[in-house]
Amino acid sequence: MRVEHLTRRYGTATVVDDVSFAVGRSEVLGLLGPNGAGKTTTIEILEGLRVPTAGAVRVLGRDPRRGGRRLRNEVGVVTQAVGTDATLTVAELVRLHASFYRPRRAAEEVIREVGLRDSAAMRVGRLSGGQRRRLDLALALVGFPSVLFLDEPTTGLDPGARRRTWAVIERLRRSGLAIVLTSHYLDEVQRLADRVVVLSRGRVVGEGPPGHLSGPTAPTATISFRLGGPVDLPPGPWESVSRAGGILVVETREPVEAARILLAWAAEARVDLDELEIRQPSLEEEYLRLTSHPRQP
Ligand SMILES: Nc1ncnc2c1ncn2[C@@H]1O[C@H](COP(=O)(O)OP(=O)(O)OP(=O)(O)O)[C@@H](O)[C@H]1O
Repeated sequence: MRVEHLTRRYGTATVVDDVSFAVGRSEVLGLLGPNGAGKTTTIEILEGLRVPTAGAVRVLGRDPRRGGRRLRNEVGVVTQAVGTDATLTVAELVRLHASFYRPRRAAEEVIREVGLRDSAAMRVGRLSGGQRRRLDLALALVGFPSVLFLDEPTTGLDPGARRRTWAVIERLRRSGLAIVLTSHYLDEVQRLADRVVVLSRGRVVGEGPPGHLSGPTAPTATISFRLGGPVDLPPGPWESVSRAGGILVVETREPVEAARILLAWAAEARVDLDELEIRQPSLEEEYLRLTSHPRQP
């Protein structure tokens, strides 16, 4: 999938503004951003449901609006709250969807894959919210997709079911799918995504692997250790130095250099670095940093 200088305007509002990224085979791209950032618009353009104002998108080398039946067969979509006939059973609905595809996967195999085997005979209207999300995933998988769009795939799932869905997504990635994942659960994105694109007000404000997102300001790592008594730190690339209880907390944008200086200083000054911890920012911290300082248009 390729998105090049994509722009979408509604009247005078630019809701997607010069966005570019690519997603390859066996790759999960996390598309993040606050409400209204332009994620759904971008994805719906990739799905061929909306038209770009400027720029271009390609899915499996084709324009999604002109790819026709062949392209639709290769694209799986898990959106929120798809309306269906609630009186059908899980197995009937998956078989019905499978009938639209050629080649297609066996309904039973897909139902097993998403962990719904015990509910195959249950009517769709009686499923719990979490079972419904897993059914949505099954419906996206019946047609052997090469590309998969996952919009909030684990909303409403209990922790065990979330992990089972993560395992399914990891298997799909290993089998060669290109996957775009949107989720407000940043632990999920940190766990699953190879790369992340953060949108804010329609623009890309950060991108890269989770833990190493580029952006207008470099991420801040934290080094902390327990203090025996008062200390004088040597000069170093510290952004800030603070105390919380008996713990000294140093923030730095150069964790390797900072750690080297601290260790040399501690050895010379005979300071025990008890409970020493060096922590890279979590995806959540990176996300908040990037989206609370959006680049002005
Ligand atoms: N058909 C439309 N006409 C006018 N404005 C629209 C239309 N569709 C979307 N927008 C606006 O475009 C902006 C981006 O919306 P979009 O749904 O892409 O955001 P999002 O990142 O998916 O948000 P969320 O996390 O809430 O789903 C919003 O301000 C929205 O109001």
